[in-house]
Amino acid sequence: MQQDTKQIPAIELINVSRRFVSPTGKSLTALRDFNMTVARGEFVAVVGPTGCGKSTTLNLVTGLARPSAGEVRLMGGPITGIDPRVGFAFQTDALFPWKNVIENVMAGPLFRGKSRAEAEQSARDWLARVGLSKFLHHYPHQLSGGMRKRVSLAQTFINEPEILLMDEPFSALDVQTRTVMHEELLKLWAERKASVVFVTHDLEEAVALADKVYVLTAGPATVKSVYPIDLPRPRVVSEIRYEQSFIDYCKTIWDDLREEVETSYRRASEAA
Ligand SMILES: Nc1ncnc2c1ncn2[C@@H]1O[C@H](COP(=O)(O)OP(=O)(O)OP(=O)(O)O)[C@@H](O)[C@H]1O
Repeated sequence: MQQDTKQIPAIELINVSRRFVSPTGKSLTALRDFNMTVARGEFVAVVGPTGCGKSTTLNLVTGLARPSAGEVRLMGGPITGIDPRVGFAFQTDALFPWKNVIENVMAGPLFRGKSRAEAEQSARDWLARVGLSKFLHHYPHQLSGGMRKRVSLAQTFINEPEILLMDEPFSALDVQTRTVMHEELLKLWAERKASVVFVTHDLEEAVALADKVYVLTAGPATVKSVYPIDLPRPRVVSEIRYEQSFIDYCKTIWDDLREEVETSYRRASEAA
């Protein structure tokens, strides 16, 4: 019997290990026996001590890196290279400094073969959704950090990714702007329902945004615990943090994460 395609997970990492060889020939295991399943439309956040292997996990899903052992599957199939169904958002945005806002957002659809008129219309729509209709002809250096992030989100979402990989996308922003961006992201995600993997150092950010929080061990990273976050949606990020259930989730997960953070610090100080 054929499986309903909606039941097939968007992302699966099955017993994945990833080893690196340093220039001196020393082997380093970044991920070990790593298992993660992200359902269609699910928002997963990944937290763990610094340097444990969070970005390495995302790199495996991008297809830029291959597992040393185990298997990574996208929509039920193997990864064969950069996949057009996958979108990215990283800490540093990828805006072209010589293009204005609308040209930056049009670049993706044009690259994918859309006509100029179609790309421009779609870019206008997406920039309206992120509140930048009045800034179409500004250049990146003329925008605030938050506005650049909004352009970045429009640039990512215009390609209608089915899978969205985000590596600390808002960590460089001030606290207020971050909260606004959290709201923007959840709004866009609710409309498109992409499957998201969101890597962050900020546990509160993880709990506020995600359906599930994965806690990783101090390197080599493996999954220590998975916490389903049963907070109702739509979530108002600026208010949710005052709710008792939110505080309880943060406290429980932090108790778990803290052990790994302490292990990581201890190892770093022993190595120093
Ligand atoms: N290309 C590479 N070659 C060698 N070692 C690497 C490479 N990429 C990552 N590593 C090592 O793998 C480990 C995990 O790195 P990774 O960047 O995935 O951690 P992270 O959890 O994302 O870190 P951070 O929290 O600081 O962002 C680190 O020890 C890092 O030095």
